[in-house]
Amino acid sequence: MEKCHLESAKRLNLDSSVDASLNLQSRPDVLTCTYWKAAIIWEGMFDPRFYDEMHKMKGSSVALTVFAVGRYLDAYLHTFLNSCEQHFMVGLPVTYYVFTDMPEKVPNIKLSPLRSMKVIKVEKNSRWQDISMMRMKSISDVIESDIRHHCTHVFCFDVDQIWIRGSWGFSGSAPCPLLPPSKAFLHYDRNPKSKAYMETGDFYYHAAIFGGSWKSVKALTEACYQGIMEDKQNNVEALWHDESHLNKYMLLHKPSKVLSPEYCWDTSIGFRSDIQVTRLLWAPKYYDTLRTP
Ligand SMILES: CC(=O)N[C@H]1[C@@H](OP(=O)(O)OP(=O)(O)OC[C@H]2O[C@@H](n3ccc(=O)[nH]c3=O)[C@H](O)[C@@H]2O)O[C@H](CO)[C@H](O)[C@@H]1O
Ligand SMILES: [Mn+2]
Repeated sequence: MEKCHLESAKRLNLDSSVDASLNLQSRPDVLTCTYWKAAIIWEGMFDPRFYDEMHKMKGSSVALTVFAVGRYLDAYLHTFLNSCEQHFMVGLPVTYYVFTDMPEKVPNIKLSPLRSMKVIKVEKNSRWQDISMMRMKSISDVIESDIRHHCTHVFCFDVDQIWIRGSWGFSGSAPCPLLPPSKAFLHYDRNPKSKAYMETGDFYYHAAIFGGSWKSVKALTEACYQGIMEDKQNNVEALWHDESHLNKYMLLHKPSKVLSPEYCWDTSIGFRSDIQVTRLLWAPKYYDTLRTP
């Protein structure tokens, strides 16, 4: 297995001084840094209290974006938001940006102090692929019009997920999707006509969770949206839609931190000895009933 060869976290490309407290040697069973010296975050490597303290001191505030369009609202939103209240950046200021075509149906959740919600109406595209892809445009727009004036960080989530265990004390400018099993390389877009085309990559990143400073997320979402629109003009669609474009972006702009599969796990995968805790789980998928217009 490939190993992190840095002797200490001080050798990482630090985007936040608190990352120097990461223990890269605490998990000899997994890869804890990338070749471009970004940390890969696993249970046992960090003390979340350091991160929370640092962010409180710096006055960090977080925007969380989630889309619940059409049948996804009833199926997932309530459970997702409740799990965020219990586990996501607890004790820090968080503003939920809920994008939906049915604002009146957004559940009334009792939020902890320092936390609030903004509901933003979006059109329901008829194809689920467009609902998923156009998130990039909506996120980029709301960062420009709102988030950048109020929040230091943005994290973007699929709604069909459930937080099980607390956050990682998020990091500075870290678009930080997921470190996947290596066979996921097979998912890269292989159509040379698509802007998302990739021959090879570092990891396969899931698009169900990514985030970082508002500037880094703005750059990412804008670039992905441009790629998606160019593809549309050329009558092509990337294999995994926005996720394929995100993977291309990450190949060209290396993230400063990568999350391990603890942050995007599906219990049906079964036991894996390197997954000591699961933090964010996939909710059951009901594609047949939920994606029909
Ligand atoms: C875990 C993971 O890697 N997720 C990615 C993956 O699949 P998924 O198969 O998990 O996609 P999905 O069905 O969850 O759709 C992505 C998200 O778009 C929203 N949505 C979608 C359809 C709809 O009718 N209403 C609605 O609100 C909702 O927030 C949903 O979670 O591939 C998608 C594109 O192919 C996206 O890149 C997802 O981020
Ligand atoms: Mn999903």
